[in-house]
Amino acid sequence: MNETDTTDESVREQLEELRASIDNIDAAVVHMLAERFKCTQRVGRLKADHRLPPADPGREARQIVRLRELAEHAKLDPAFAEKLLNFIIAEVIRHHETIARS
Ligand SMILES: O=C(O)C(=O)C[C@]1(C(=O)O)C=C[C@@H](O)C=C1
Repeated sequence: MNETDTTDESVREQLEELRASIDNIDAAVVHMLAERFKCTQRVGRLKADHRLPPADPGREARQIVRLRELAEHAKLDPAFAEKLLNFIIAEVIRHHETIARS
């Protein structure tokens, strides 16, 4: 085995190890999102039952401020954190609207 093969093997091992961690993290993200959507489905039911609007822009503004701060401390791009939250909330509002129509 020459030096190139040894390096290739080491790189392959490191890549596999990192990918195993990425797979674990992705699984955690999916489980956490599933739990979040379980909560928001209940919020959607509550809002529909009490004729409350699906969206609450004031609450969203507070969440964005909080999440951007958390992201900064965690060395995650705050703009990315905000985009991700907005993406999730847009889906939640869509669910709320479906519940309200049902
Ligand atoms: O907290 C609420 O009122 C929700 O409906 C949940 C949620 C969210 O997903 O965090 C979604 C929509 C609202 O505009 C604000 C927040």
